[in-house]
Amino acid sequence: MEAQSSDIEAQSSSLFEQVKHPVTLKFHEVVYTINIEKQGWLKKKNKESIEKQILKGVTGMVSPGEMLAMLGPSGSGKTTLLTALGGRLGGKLGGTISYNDKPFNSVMKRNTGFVTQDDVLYPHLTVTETLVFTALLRLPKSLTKQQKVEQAEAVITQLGLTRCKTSIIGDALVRGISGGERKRVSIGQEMLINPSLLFLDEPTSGLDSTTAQRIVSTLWELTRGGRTIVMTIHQPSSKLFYLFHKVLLLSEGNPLFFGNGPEIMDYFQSIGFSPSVAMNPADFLLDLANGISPDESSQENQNEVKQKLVFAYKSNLDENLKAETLDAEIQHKDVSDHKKSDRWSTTWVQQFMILLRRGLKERRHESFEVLKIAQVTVIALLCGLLWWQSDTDHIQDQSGLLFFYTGFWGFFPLFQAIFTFPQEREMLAKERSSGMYKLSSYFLSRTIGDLPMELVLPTMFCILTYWMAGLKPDAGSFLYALFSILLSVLVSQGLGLALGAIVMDLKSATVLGSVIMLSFTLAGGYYVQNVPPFISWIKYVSISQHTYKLLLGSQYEKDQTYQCGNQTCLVADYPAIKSIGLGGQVISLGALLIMLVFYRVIAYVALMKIGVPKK
Ligand SMILES: Nc1ncnc2c1ncn2[C@@H]1O[C@H](COP(=O)(O)OP(=O)(O)OP(=O)(O)O)[C@@H](O)[C@H]1O
Repeated sequence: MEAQSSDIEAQSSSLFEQVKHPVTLKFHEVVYTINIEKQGWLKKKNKESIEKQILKGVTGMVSPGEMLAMLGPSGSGKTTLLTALGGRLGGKLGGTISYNDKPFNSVMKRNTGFVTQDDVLYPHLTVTETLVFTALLRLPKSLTKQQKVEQAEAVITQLGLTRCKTSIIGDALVRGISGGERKRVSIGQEMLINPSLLFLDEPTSGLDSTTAQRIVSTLWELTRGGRTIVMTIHQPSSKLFYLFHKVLLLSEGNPLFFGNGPEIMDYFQSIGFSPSVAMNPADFLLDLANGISPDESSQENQNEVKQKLVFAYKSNLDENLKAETLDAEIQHKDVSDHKKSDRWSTTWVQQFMILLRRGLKERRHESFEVLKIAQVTVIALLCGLLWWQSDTDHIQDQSGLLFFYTGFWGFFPLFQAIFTFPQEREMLAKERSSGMYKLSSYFLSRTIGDLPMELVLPTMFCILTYWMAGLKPDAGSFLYALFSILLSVLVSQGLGLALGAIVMDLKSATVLGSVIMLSFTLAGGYYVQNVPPFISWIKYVSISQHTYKLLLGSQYEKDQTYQCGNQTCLVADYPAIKSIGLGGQVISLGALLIMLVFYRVIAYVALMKIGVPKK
């Protein structure tokens, strides 16, 4: 048994250290342009836009075993270039980028790690949970679950996270691990797949120099396994600077230098720029990229210095680099020619189950949120007392209670669901862009995971109020009413999911949601019965109206009467019921079922664009 486990360990660590398919990355004359719309006080009919070139012809090459640092002032285009090289930039991207002389494809995508500047992690999972779930989702089917877990453990050890492996990640509200540890977890998530190519956006930003040194040294170690590493970095210390095999210096999208790290100072010296005092090479280079000449007596202004440096690059380095990367000029036809099944590391069912478990763990603190249960219980008890043992003779009260059901169980699930996707947007974008799972498995796991709790609360509410308020006491009527409320919950939830997914901004989605739900409620047939024809169509799409109809159907028969003063009146003639009618239950049921599916399809379609580079 012990021998077997040490075998697995050996396999895992060798997988960790050596890459199977080393990658040579070449980029040739990369140009990136964006359109910026002119902002004015008055909106013009034909919006004017100006083109802005973010990258102005950047060329270079990184071989397996090399680490490239991209330096430059803020806004010089480092992140844009990194995103382009990582195959995640859509839009007007010119030039060519090749990976072993092939364009980016789905297999390459799975072989590439990309660590974004902001750490996108679930705050309530522990370090181990985070890495184990990532391992289960990203490692190939050929490994057993045990091997995947061990791979995660190996990464934890390798990145020095053992001490905090049981701590939660945390965020601004919940105290968790430190910034440096969080960054290492993000790197670890990418390391798990043993990528041949690793991109990192500012992996040291906001960290003290010792932690930064530790992270870059770890990355340097990784290159020894034949990895190709590309990172943007702001201001590395001199000690860090000399760890980089290759350096690219950018200024306003123009390359000022690309070549071997140790040669950079000699190059600038050869074109007449050398530091007047001993200084950190990175500081010197950033000054240059900002157009600040080391020669204080120089009369040139910043733009002239920059132009001089761009010209020097073009005459000294550009031609050679272009010749070296010329074979990057490959056909840009899509070579995602690999079998479809190769695209995913795990099967749909595995993805669904892992995502479901992860979601439940991440939201375990929410699921049994005492506050939510208390809120619903208090409102239910209040309703029960206010409508205490009301009978059919108090038809106004009873129909009021039924309409309150539709309002409360329309708004409550809608606002819960609106939060779902905007909160997960960054995570979804990160994980989908690394090809971790299918959207359908994520979507289902995310919407099914919360279902039990979302159905338990209205059920509890219905049980309490129904019997306290003395509604029709037979089991059939109760179950019909409960079914109507649960259906309304699911439909409103679908609407909330769709609004959140379309708008992706909590404030706007909440405003839009309340306007829509309010119009549905107003058109629900209780408050107003004589609706003008031009607006009466709302009732057909009103969740409240259809639910109200089903609830009325659960309580009253068509020929049922009640005592109105000294007379006997037909329930069906009571104004707040007459406009809705007691017939046509099946149509309302059908309408709600259609909405149940429709809103979810809308939400799904809206999510499809996330994590996919814009064309
Ligand atoms: N989609 C966009 N819309 C408008 N401007 C953009 C867009 N993408 C990039 N830019 C602009 O392009 C320039 C380069 O941005 P980029 O994020 O690549 O710079 P950077 O060198 O990584 O900066 P930093 O070090 O501050 O992160 C910036 O001026 C930025 O405002």
